[in-house]
Amino acid sequence: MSIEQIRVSEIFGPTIQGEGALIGQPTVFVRTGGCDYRCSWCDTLHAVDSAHRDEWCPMTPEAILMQVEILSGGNPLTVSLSGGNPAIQPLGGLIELGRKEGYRFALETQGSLAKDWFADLDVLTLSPKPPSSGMTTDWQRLAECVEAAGPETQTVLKVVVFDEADYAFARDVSDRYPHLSCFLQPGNHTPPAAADTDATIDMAGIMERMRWLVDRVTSDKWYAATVLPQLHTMIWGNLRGV
Ligand SMILES: C[S@@+](CC[C@H](N)C(=O)[O-])C[C@H]1O[C@@H](n2cnc3c(N)ncnc32)[C@H](O)[C@@H]1O
Ligand SMILES: Nc1nc2[nH]cc(C(=O)O)c2c(=O)[nH]1
Ligand code: SF4
Ligand SMILES: [Mg+2]
Repeated sequence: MSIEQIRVSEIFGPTIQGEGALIGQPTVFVRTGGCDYRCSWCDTLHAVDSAHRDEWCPMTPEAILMQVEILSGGNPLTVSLSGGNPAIQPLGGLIELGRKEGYRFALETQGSLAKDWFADLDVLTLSPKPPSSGMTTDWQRLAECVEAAGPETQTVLKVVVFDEADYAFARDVSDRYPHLSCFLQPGNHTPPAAADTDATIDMAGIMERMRWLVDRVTSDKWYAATVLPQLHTMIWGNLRGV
């Protein structure tokens, strides 16, 4: 694989961004393959589990942009870069190329790896992982991500919350970065297995967690927080590629 090739798990859309700062906005997803984390409840294992690496295609920025242009009918929109951890991939060239054509770029990462090209993004969503994930946040690395994005990129925090310990973690992250908007999303305790493209989801259970989370935030008077569901799961459940 040449240095400029990007490992792609899937490209799909247009759909709506289902999470966080751009919720509801039309977008095309470019999902890269490979992740340095193994969250216990990851909902995107087909882009994480190396058993699926044969399904990940090395693509040039030009080939990816061509696919995005076909899907969007040549009308520029926001491209959402996700994964896996997209920060592992050399995405700077794709962002530069796409921006010349009028596309905007948003990226979701856990904040374990900073890249210079974060400064060329329109939106950087940092989603450090709470205790329930089984992962440990390297605060220095997270700080490097915020630093790399700089003042031109809109950087936001998004924390998945399953329980009280996760909620305390979210408050800690937000306290460290009071100038960044903080989005809280209830965890999906029924994520699909890597090979499953449309697994059953316990939406009633997730909504119960969502009600608890709203209660938790309001009883704490944490009025700077924004609580949002994963909108795409409310519409399509665990269906892949939407
Ligand atoms: C699949 S990850 C990919 C990007 C990157 N690796 C990250 O974790 O930010 C995209 C978003 O989905 C969230 N997510 C993953 N599994 C989830 C689950 N079971 N319930 C709720 N959110 C989940 C992650 O926390 C992250 O905010
Ligand atoms: N519609 C939609 N919104 C999303 N927001 C974050 C997603 C992700 O898997 O990274 C995602 C996704 O897979 N689909
Ligand atoms: S960091 Fe993101 S993609 Fe990687 S395992 Fe965790 S939720 Fe999944
Ligand atoms: Mg997802």
